[in-house]
Amino acid sequence: MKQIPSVDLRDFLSGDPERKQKFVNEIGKAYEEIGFVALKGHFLDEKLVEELYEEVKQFFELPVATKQKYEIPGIGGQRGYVGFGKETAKGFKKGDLKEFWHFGQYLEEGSKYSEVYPDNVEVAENPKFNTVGKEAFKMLEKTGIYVLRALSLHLGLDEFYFDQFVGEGNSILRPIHYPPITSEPDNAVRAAAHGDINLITLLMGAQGKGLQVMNHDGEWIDAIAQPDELMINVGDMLSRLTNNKLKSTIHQVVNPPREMWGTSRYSIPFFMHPVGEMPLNALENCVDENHPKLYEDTTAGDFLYERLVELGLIKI
Ligand SMILES: O=C(O)CCC(=O)C(=O)O
Ligand SMILES: [Fe+2]
Repeated sequence: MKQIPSVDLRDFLSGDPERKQKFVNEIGKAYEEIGFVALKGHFLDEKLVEELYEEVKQFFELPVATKQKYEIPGIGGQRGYVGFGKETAKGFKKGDLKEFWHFGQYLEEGSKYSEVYPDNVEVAENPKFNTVGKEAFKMLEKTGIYVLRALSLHLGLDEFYFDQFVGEGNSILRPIHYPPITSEPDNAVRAAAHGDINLITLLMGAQGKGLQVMNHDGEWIDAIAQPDELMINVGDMLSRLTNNKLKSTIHQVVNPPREMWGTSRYSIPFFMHPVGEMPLNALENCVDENHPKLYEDTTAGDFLYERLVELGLIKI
């Protein structure tokens, strides 16, 4: 496969059983083969995306000292600001050439997870950043819930299987800034090759070139979504749950050619996580003689902790 398949969520939502099944088949096939799709017809409208990019740019243009006020110790970078070079992809020594922000789950009052998740951090200098971030979080989460419903059907589960785990899930929206490159990067890249930790990742289009996905033949292919599309990929949690039936595909963000070093890159992935108690034990119908169990049983919470240590975001 040399290209990422494109699917349309409106097929799933159409109320027409044939169109719905077509969507389930298309996304199921894409996730068994390459682990990525470009999705149209989602809930994030163009104006909101534009506003979010604008706010995100303004935030990263704030003085470093201001941004550092929002770097919260002791929470593994799960909310607020994480400074340049602090995250290192699993298995790499050099930190990625990026800084980022995390918006986390918006809980209803009285939710038991308010004791568990760190509070969201508000940027005082830029109130609209907070509200637009929240709105985008909600729309991406809504889109992700439908994608997971389609995957449930593909996996032979109840359509609403994932709803119980993701409704108050530990999801994060991560605006990333890759600053201009000022000197020879010395082996470091904007984002070194990695699989995402979570269930699925929804990545806004319009981020330009740079993202590459490894196909079955070990070739890097460019992943470019149209402005109205979201790139949605399988993360390691979903791959574990399905005993690698659905593929969490390795991807990276390469440095631009030298003549483009002077430009920043921005991108805004939404990492959809379940609640920490969700078991990631392989589903029964994904294990048989020809597909022996590949991973140890674990929970989403334990798996996340392990990975945040590997990324250097939790120091032990
Ligand atoms: O910047 C991008 O396009 C993708 C970033 C990414 O893969 C990640 O943050 O996990
Ligand atoms: Fe990623």
